Amino acid sequence: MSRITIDNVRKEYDSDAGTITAVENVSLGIRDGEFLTIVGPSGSGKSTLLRMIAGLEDISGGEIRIGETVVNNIAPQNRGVAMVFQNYALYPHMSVRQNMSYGLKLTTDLDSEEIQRRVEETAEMMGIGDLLDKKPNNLSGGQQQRVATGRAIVRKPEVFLFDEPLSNLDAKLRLHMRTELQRIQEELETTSVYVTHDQTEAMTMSDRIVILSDGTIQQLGTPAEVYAEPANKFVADFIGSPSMNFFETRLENGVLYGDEFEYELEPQLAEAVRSGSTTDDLVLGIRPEHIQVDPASDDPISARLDVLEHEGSDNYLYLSKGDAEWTVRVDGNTRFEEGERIEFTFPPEHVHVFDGSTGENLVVETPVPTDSSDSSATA
Ligand SMILES: Nc1ncnc2c1ncn2[C@@H]1O[C@H](COP(=O)(O)OP(=O)(O)OP(=O)(O)O)[C@@H](O)[C@H]1O
Repeated sequence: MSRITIDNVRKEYDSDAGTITAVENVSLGIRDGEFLTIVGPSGSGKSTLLRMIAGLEDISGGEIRIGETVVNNIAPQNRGVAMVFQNYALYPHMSVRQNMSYGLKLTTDLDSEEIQRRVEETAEMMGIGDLLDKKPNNLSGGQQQRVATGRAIVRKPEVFLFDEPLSNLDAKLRLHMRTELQRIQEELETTSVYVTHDQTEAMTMSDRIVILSDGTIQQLGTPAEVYAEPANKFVADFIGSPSMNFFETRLENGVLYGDEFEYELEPQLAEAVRSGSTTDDLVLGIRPEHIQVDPASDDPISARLDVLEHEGSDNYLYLSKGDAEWTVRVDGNTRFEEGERIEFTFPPEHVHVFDGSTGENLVVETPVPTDSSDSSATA
């Protein structure tokens, strides 16, 4: 069942440069208890979408429902949601205890004893029990983050909304807090919508991911789905690090011709590509970890190893042949010398072929959601 239904929702802002459409007819069903991440580059409309769910932005068109209730005109504090902001938005003149209890005093009729009990219980859960009488200015970034999350949890909302909550923390703390937030989500099973521009965060924390670009949904799926079956070149490029390798190609008699290489497609892949609108303007895509370095293969591509990087247990090979360049990730135990020639192939199960003009992935069948009913939007 959908906890949140976003039905054909649009947001326009008026600016000096005219009207900006920040979110364009987005439809999406967010399931009860799931951790859904909205990811996309800067300006793609992530925060705007989240803020419309929170009630912090008016909706220009469409409908948002939380449970059965249309919330378009319901004030933020009456929506059953709690939001954690990037800058934490703690009240500086209040202690941690007061910050955490303020919302409860305002929106519930709990007596002060019950409020204190809940604040202390949540503070224990967040590991900030000994900070309750401190002011936010006297806390580290990580501690402030915990207070901000604790303040959201203590209200026992139906929905948590997170707007880049970890982006002000250093890398190590960010990693730690990721695990913490996941633990809390699993414990509380509260529906969570999480905005980030960090695809690693999205891939590691989420049940499902929505990828936004220019205010429209590019794909909705599990982390495994968007990684293995990107609906289009934008998603393929955005998800995965380092990025997928892309080459302009054309298809002739089942062979993809690039500027510096040829690649024979498996018959069923060639068939799928032929059923698209073009065979001339194609882009072959292959992830760095899927390129197979294999001098023994029948018909390898051969390129020069320009740069070799060791990173932890991986080696990154930067190869070139004429204008074509490949990034390859292989096991760190493999031995190579810069300047040597490397022979490699593309395993057919990992090859993607995109329409050069629309970007559509011609070799996977991943439906982009078009409406908000649970069956199609959450396929
Ligand atoms: N209050 C506003 N007035 C006018 N335009 C706005 C306003 N807020 C956002 N926009 C515009 O709407 C678009 C989407 O912005 P939004 O902040 O939702 O993107 P985002 O994906 O969250 O970006 P970021 O990752 O940089 O926060 C952008 O073009 C932005 O400039």
